[in-house]
Amino acid sequence: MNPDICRERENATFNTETLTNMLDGSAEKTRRRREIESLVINDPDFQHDDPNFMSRSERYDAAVKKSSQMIMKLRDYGISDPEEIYFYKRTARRTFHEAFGLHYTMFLPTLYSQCTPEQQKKWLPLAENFKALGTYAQTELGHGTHIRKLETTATYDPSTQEFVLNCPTVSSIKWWPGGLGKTSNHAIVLAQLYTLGKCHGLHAFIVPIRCMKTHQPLPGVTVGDIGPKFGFEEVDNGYLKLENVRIPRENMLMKYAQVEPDGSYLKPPSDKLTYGTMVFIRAMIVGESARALSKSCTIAIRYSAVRHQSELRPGEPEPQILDYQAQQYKLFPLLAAAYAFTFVGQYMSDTYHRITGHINQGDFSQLPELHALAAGLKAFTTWTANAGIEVCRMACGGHGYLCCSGLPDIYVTFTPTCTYEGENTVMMLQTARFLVKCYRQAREGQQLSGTVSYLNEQQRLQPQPVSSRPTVVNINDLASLVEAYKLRAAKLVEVAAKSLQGELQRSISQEDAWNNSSIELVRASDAHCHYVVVELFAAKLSEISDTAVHSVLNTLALLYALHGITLNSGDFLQLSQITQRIKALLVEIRPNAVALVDSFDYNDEMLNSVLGRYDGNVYESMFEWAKRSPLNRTEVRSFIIFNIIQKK
Ligand SMILES: CCCCC/C=C/C(=O)SCCNC(=O)CCNC(=O)[C@H](O)C(C)(C)COP(=O)(O)OP(=O)(O)OC[C@H]1O[C@@H](n2cnc3c(N)ncnc32)[C@H](O)[C@@H]1OP(=O)(O)O
Ligand SMILES: Cc1cc2nc3c(=O)[nH]c(=O)nc-3n(C[C@H](O)[C@H](O)[C@H](O)COP(=O)(O)OP(=O)(O)OC[C@H]3O[C@@H](n4cnc5c(N)ncnc54)[C@H](O)[C@@H]3O)c2cc1C
Repeated sequence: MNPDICRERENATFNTETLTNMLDGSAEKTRRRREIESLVINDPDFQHDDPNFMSRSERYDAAVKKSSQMIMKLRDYGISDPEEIYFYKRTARRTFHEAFGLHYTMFLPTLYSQCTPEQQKKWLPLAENFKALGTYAQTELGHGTHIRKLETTATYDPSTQEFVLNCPTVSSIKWWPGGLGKTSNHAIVLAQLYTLGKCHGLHAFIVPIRCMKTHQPLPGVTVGDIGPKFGFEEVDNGYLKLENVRIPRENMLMKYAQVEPDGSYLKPPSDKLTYGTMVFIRAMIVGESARALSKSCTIAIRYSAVRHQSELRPGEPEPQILDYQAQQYKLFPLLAAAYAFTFVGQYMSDTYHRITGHINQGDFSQLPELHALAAGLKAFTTWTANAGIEVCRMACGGHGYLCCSGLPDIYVTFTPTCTYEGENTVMMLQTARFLVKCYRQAREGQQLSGTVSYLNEQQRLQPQPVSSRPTVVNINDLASLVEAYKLRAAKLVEVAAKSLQGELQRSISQEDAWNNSSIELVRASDAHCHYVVVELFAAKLSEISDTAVHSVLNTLALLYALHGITLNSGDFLQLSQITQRIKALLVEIRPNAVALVDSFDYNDEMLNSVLGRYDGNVYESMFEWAKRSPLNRTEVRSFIIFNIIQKK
């Protein structure tokens, strides 16, 4: 064990196990999670070659093998609780992506949420037993965001009681779905529904695309892999062209909207229910932001504790790079954000399940807030985590650029979360749409509840606009900082609403007014989400009874809130003491930095980083890893070089 990292752990002011238990939910939950992780880590079937030294095809084959083994073993162990399955699978995956990822994350959830009971009876046994392997095919070459313009059609033929599916143009070819290229034999296809000559908009259909016996593409189906990407090498994101593919009427997902045998159409209670799977994944991505950032911080902070470089004072030994204030300023606000997003991820998951419970009972009243919250927090947390991972990589200097640091893989895997499941700017604009609506309702005297209840205050404080209210912040008091964030959000929502109003008064159209105000609208959403994150971090503190853990998390929460103010200082009244206070917080966090990342409890197998190893023995492992590079298998690799040298 590296002596520097041992000393860091001895000097921590709190018990890492207590904090880990809190993050897991309880000591028993930590025990069980670790037990499940060790099932994978000690299983010889899950020891594999380093994917960095494999070709794309080898990686795909290995991912398929791994996914199939996971299915068998989960059955053998009798693990059926969704949270426990998630622990098992994320440990087994490590640096591999799951070949059947979309089957679990989108195909099955869509069947659970959008099938009628009869449809569930037919499809769930097939899907849960992996006879029907599925994906979610929505995006087309021509459209990802503006799904109302998707061109794939499903036309009902009453004479045979079938839908006929077609991708009539090049731009309508389905493009991107994970697992579509080679793995899936079914796809949930989002298509424009036509019946009795009328288009009823987008609906979801279960489309068999490959033979369940031979795995050959079915007649009318052209399907394949879209080629190498920035990351996700082992995933076969695919294309799909459908030409007169016929499916039975019962293959339309009919929990909400229905087509009768004679072709008559029954409307759903809300036309946004077809988009339910996207809301679910957006809500879950918030927790993934926390995981990607906490992993990156674990690597960068552990490595910064064992890396020595430069001189602080002439003649003295080189310090740990974690002692440089600049290094702390890069990493500790990200560490604070990783904790904040962990709590926000838990909240988002709970909120999703609570509100969908109401939706299942026929109460759709909270759907707009759920959509706005999931869209905004997905965008806010992924943007921060995405930028943060890259900061962590650069904070490791040259070694951060090596694949064995683990950071390049975390980055390329995480960065598409800013794009998929709703491009981030577009998602922020969706949240803004909700906020402006709420602002107008509050001005009309309606009482708002939930995360937007702060907009009620503008009514109470009329005629003084929120923008002219002074911001007096006690920088040592989290409650006061929450108020400052609340006021900033209220102010920026007001600015956006007034910009829209101003544009409309110039008598341009609603749509142009919206486009001309989109900078203000995105800023309003960003401020709203930032407020929600600070508020939830503060709320979490009130649940913590252990004083040492409370104290260290309070320091992180203050740093998160104050650092956010310095990044957006124009929106807050300038407070000259904030930078000084931030510097003091960095000093306070410094003795606990390693213990705080230890509390995330990533074991070495899952972290898969030579720089972030628990024992801190980074240089020995880097050398061992380099020796395994395929280029090192022979002493002379290229005979071209050999010939050049010989000629000399
Ligand atoms: C590990 C996981 C791997 C994941 C792999 C990736 C998978 C994928 O990427 S799957 C494809 C994901 N695609 C998207 O996310 C597409 C993004 N686009 C959209 O979601 C929508 O088209 C839109 C939200 C950008 C706009 O929809 P549109 O129909 O044009 O709606 P309007 O802007 O006119 O709004 C109408 C109305 O509906 C509300 N609304 C929109 N979406 C939802 C929703 N999901 N749930 C509930 N409500 C929604 C919107 O707020 C408007 O409300 P009102 O203001 O009351 O009219
Ligand atoms: C790794 C990966 C996996 C994926 N997996 C799947 C999958 O399994 N299934 C599936 O169906 N799809 C999948 N997708 C597709 C993904 O959902 C889309 O790429 C995503 O929704 C964005 O759409 P787009 O590519 O059309 O971007 P575009 O909408 O073309 O975005 C391009 C730019 O235009 C801007 N823009 C667009 N509209 C507006 C607007 N209204 N206002 C302001 N700015 C705007 C955006 O902000 C962005 O800057 C995947 C994508 C990736 C990268």
